[in-house]
Amino acid sequence: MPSATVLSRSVKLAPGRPYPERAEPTLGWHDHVAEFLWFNVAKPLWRTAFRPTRSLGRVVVESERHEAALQRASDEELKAKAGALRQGLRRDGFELSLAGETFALVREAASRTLGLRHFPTQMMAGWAMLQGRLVEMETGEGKSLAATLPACAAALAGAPVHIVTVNDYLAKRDAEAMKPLYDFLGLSVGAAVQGMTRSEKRAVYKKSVVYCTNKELAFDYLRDGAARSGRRSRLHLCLDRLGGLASDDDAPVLRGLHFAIVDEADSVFIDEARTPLILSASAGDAEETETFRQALDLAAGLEPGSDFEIEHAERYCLLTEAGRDKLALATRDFEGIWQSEREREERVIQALSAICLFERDKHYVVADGKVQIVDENTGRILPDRSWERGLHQMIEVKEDCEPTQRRETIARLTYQRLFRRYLLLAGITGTAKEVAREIRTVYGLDVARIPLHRPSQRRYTTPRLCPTKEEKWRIVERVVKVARERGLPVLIGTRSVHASEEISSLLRARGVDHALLNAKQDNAEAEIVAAAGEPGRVTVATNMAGRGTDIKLADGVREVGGLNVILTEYHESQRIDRQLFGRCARQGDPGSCHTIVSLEDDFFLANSPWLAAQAARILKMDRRFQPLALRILRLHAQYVAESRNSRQRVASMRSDERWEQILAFSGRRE
Ligand SMILES: Nc1ncnc2c1ncn2[C@@H]1O[C@H](COP(=O)(O)OP(=O)(O)OP(=O)(O)O)[C@@H](O)[C@H]1O
Repeated sequence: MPSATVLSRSVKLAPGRPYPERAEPTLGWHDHVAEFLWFNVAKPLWRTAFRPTRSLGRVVVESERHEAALQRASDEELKAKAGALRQGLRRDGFELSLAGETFALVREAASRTLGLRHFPTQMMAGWAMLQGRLVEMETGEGKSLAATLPACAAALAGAPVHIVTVNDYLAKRDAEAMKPLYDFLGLSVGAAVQGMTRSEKRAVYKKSVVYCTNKELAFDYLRDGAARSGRRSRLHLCLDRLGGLASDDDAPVLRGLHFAIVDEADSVFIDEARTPLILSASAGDAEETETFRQALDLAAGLEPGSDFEIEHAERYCLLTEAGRDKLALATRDFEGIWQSEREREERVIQALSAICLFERDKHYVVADGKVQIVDENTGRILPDRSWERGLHQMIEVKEDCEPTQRRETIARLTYQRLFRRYLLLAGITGTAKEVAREIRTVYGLDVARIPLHRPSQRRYTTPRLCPTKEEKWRIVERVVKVARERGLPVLIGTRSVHASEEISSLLRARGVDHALLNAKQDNAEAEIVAAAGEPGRVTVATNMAGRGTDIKLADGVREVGGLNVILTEYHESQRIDRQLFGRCARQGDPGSCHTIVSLEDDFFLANSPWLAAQAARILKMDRRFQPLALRILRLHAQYVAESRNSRQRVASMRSDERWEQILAFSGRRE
């Protein structure tokens, strides 16, 4: 339980509650009016009058007052100081002078244990997070280290801290890397990752600071909710908390939702927010599997255009009148669901989607006889995730895999609703400006932009738009060749497993030695990333080498120009493109970014087919229009994709609310 004073500065605590979390805000029209006034009137005025960056700098001034004394102190004296600060923080909360002193202590401890001294910019970021804000800090400026400042301050104050990141690799990496610092300050740290049992998880969540992924955290919270619905009494929960029922598998694993620091916050708050998290139980049977097979056969007999239409961007298929008649005729002698018009059409539409909209090595991979979904934003496999309402089983049957049982929803939750329940919420990312407004509206977080620690030396070459994919890969090869001749490492970013394999086989055919990192081969991730900064090294990767990946430059590489990053296809949002470029030119190092895309890229074809066709005509006439055509095409396609994603987020949240009403009605909530 955190000290009430600490968190109550910004949030309402319900003292004595065994599983603290915030009641959900319900937004009314007056909130939207306030929102509008804040963004359009108050915030610009406030920015001009008070220069917020300067006010964040006050914590640096505060901490510098303690610097010299702390540097002279022995390790024992510093540990004793941590003990004294615990008392102060519990009593007075995160007050500027106390926070300054705590940050100075953490900085000194980090420099002794990790050999890293927090930069002033990292202190400013830490202070903003402690005030419950979303920090925008350029890629490579050291967000992992910056997050230790608010984490240590809150943990010293007695609040359990969750540092949330986007994948298990980052959670484990950061927990291990920062462990010496937390140990020094008398704080415990752990990583809650996939594959742990509930009792292992419970042991980890007892630590002062826990690194975890958003997905693990959300499912742990959902399971806690399902377990809590059976044991709602306060006495039960108090016993759980005291460890009385700790061996019971139903006892909650979390200690409540106190303070979360969400790393790569735009990815978690925005990109991941489209997909609700669903806790489910088996529901299908063998007979049902047979209907999937029949549906695929029936779908294969339908003609695109005349019998059905495909909407690639919105990802749905629609039967035409002719298609519906054809289907009714074909299933005349069938039994069971085939006699119901609604069920028959629903099943065949699903089969059409499985055939036409979901591609192997793009949307999913088949490994160990299983269909595994690939996250388009991170390039990683999403283990344990499945598509809803039998679509997953349909794809399994299409791929000749043993179909898993269809599952039925027991509880569901969106990230929007999970994170709004934290008593104190903060975030950090390199790319927030595009989504600042939505994050403010949904999560109530203001964005604080932190200046660069050192001036950037990132160089952008003129983007290239090629008429065909073939030409695109030819140019990519040429850029790789030139970079290798100069002894520069190259990172080639692709959007799908399939594309990464395409360029990899081309490079192999030309005898270019390279490493390949994608969802199919993620075992060697750490080694591939560790070697990616060596002279002349070529790494082909999906977005797995995007967010969070820290490529360290080998000796001598900095002097010749740093890492070269090649973007070979635009992503649905500019933020993800920026994240890829953020792998080079970190911490003031040099580095170059190349954009080489083609009019045949799936991204343009799905989101802006008409404009792509016009651009192709114009380029045939005059190649000088290339930069303008590319700019318009990119803006339009990303706008279309972002608008669609935004609609999906709203729909997901609405249906989450509807679900909660249904579950609440039947006595079950997450
Ligand atoms: N205060 C510091 N002094 C020296 N090196 C630092 C400091 N802070 C961070 N670094 C180094 O900077 C590099 C980048 O750090 P990190 O990966 O945390 O950046 P990031 O901002 O999270 O990047 P991304 O946005 O790509 O996730 C790491 O190699 C880290 O060790």
